Amino acid sequence: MLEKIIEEKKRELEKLLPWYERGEYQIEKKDRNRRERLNPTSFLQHPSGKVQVIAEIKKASPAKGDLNRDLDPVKTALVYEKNGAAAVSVLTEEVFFKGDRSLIPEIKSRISIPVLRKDFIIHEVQLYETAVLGADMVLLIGAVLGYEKLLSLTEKALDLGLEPVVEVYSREEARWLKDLPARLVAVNNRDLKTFKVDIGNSIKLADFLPPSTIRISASGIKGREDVRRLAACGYHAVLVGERLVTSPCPGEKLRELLT
Ligand SMILES: O=C(O)c1ccccc1NCC(=O)[C@H](O)[C@H](O)COP(=O)(O)O
Repeated sequence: MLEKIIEEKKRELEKLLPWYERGEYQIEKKDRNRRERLNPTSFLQHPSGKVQVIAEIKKASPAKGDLNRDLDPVKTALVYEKNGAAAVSVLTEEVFFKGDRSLIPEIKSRISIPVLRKDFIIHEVQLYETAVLGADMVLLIGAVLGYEKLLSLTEKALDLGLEPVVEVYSREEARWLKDLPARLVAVNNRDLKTFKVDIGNSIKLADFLPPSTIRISASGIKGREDVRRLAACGYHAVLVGERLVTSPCPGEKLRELLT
């Protein structure tokens, strides 16, 4: 499945590359400075040590299909902000997740907490696009990119004023982190080959993450007990999609995760 997603991304890139080659993008100096304004140490590290929630806008997933057909992304982002989310993650991949890149500027203009662009980034043109769309952070997936590409895209994201969130799944990928200039690290609990989800992965990898990084545990977080276990291993934040978008009351679910 991951191969299919990447194939689709490559097709999309063909449409984006001419724009890039013609240099038809403008990233203002003020936008390049957005990373300084973001300051992840304050937005993801609660003074009391409380685990923060990055709440995701996720209409569908490749494994489960539609999660919430009626999801109103802007309204949901506002509910997330009102109920204490530290940031909003927006899936922009169209074919498998029913996302949309235009959601980034729409949501960004309505909330004041940071926005993460979640997609399958494989080329720097997508980073230019992410900066132009106005996202604060961008996901870079170790299992998709491999070390060299991950390093070059991490550096490029920083250069464009985007805060890279580097996702690792295995111990080998976690070892790469000591040589990467990333401040935010997400350990994925979902095996992208089998889609099996186990928060034990974050617990297993906790000792292999550089102490200076801000730790996010992503995928499969169901409730308060999961958050408690992750907090005990030094995680600063959790990234939650499905449990929020399928809840009849996402605001209440979010508050439960934060208690
Ligand atoms: O969600 C999936 O099924 C998925 C499949 C293949 C690649 C990525 C996938 N998810 C992307 C994500 O980053 C998750 O949406 C995110 O970690 C939240 O996970 P969850 O709380 O389990 O919805």
